[in-house]
Amino acid sequence: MSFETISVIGLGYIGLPTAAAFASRQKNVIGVDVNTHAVETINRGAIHIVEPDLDKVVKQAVEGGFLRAVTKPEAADAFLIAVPTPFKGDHEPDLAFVEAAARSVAPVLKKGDLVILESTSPVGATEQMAAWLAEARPDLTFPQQAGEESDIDIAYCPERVLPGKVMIELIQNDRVIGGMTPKSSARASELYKIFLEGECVVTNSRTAEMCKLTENSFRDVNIAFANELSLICAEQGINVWELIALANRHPRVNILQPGPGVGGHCIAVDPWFIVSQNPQQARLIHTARLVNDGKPLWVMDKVKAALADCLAASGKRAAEVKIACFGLAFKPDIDDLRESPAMEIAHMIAEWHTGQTLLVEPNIAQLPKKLVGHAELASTEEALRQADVLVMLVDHKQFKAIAADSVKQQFIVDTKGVWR
Ligand SMILES: NC(=O)c1ccc[n+]([C@@H]2O[C@H](COP(=O)([O-])OP(=O)(O)OC[C@H]3O[C@@H](n4cnc5c(N)ncnc54)[C@H](O)[C@@H]3O)[C@@H](O)[C@H]2O)c1
Ligand SMILES: CC(=O)N[C@@H]1[C@@H](OP(=O)(O)OP(=O)(O)OC[C@H]2O[C@@H](n3ccc(=O)[nH]c3=O)[C@H](O)[C@@H]2O)O[C@H](CO)[C@@H](O)[C@@H]1O
Repeated sequence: MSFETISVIGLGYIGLPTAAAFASRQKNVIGVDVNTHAVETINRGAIHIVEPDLDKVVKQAVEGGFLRAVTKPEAADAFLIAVPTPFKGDHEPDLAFVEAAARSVAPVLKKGDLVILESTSPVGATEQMAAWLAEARPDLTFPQQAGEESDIDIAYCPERVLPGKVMIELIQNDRVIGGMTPKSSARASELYKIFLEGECVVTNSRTAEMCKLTENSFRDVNIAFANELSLICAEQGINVWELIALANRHPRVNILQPGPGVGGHCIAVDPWFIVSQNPQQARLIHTARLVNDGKPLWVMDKVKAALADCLAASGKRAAEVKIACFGLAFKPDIDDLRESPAMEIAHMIAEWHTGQTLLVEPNIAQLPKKLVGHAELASTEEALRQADVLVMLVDHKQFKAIAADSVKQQFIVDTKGVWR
């Protein structure tokens, strides 16, 4: 059966680009989100999130009549669920949004529909989603009971786009297709081929779930290795940036870069899903999480030590000393401050320091609410002119372009090796 109408549930960083990609291929797309602000914004042809080039595609899709947003699911031939999957309690996966989305779709399902879970999920979540759907629709059959013959096909197809490059990677990346049955995989592949230039690689739903978690855990473990090296090098008086550049000259060594910690919405979250389900086995993955999550406090200790050195050398009181933080975003050259270790460190400094804290973030125009009253935004030039202690937190291109001779300060904590 072909896909005349496609519905995407959850119109955030993943769902909206996906909906827009189908609409750009002239498919009739119904986007569903419980957030009325998102729905109204999209229906005006605008976007409520920041992602390069997404605005143009959404505008064209809405103006062309191919994309409309609603707050409650309507009938469609395929449903893609891209709602949040945060953790709760002691880092356990929280499937409440997936359950709510599945239960909201259940009443409009009809024989022949395809349901795809895209949200990053623990192993078994797709089978759980099928069970919720089956419970809500006893009049239909689902893969778990009916296998290939089921009325509804179900697959897990994770998303692996890089924030900042979503509109390119969404189309070009290979896609893992984890059908609950071979027929589900075949239909999901047919659906993505509407816009996908990459390959559809077929497996089962549990392997596809684990594949997504594996990709982000691999990166987390590798960043933890670099962060651990930075701690060791600080003890040994070795420049970690030089060390990594030298070690990477080996043909089979490729160490990532240390930093202030790991941020964003995926790498600091997804490995916990593996740890939570396999606490006995996932020792390395667990330790990597702890190493990366511990980095902001380690940086804070370095800032305290730099301030102490500055006070000793200058004879000033702490209240007379200005500390400047360079960067707040969770990674370079973006404006996303959510789950950012740089924000966490800037906040700790601003709350603890009795003198002025200056924040330089070229990608934002307003001080984040959390920091109002504790710190102030400054330009790179102002910060370099006024501050006594410099803390480099994000290697934005503007900071990498600062001329070495314009940095006169002696007291520097450089978490990104910009001023190595
Ligand atoms: N952002 C990324 O870079 C990225 C990359 C790969 C995978 N993922 C995964 O994709 C999933 C979605 O992430 P995101 O970044 O798009 O999240 P997001 O918060 O940007 O968007 C999720 C949207 O879902 C909506 N929503 C919540 N419950 C709903 C419901 N019951 N019905 C309809 N809409 C509902 C929210 O209002 C929100 O607009 C997560 O599992 C995430 O881990 C994210
Ligand atoms: C496996 C992978 O690549 N997954 C990507 C990742 O996207 P992301 O934007 O979250 O990933 P990163 O760019 O790695 O940043 C994460 C944090 O790590 C810090 N970092 C990075 C490199 C380094 O050498 N040293 C560091 O310290 C950086 O500053 C930032 O805080 O997850 C998405 C959602 O699942 C995926 O879709 C997307 O493919």
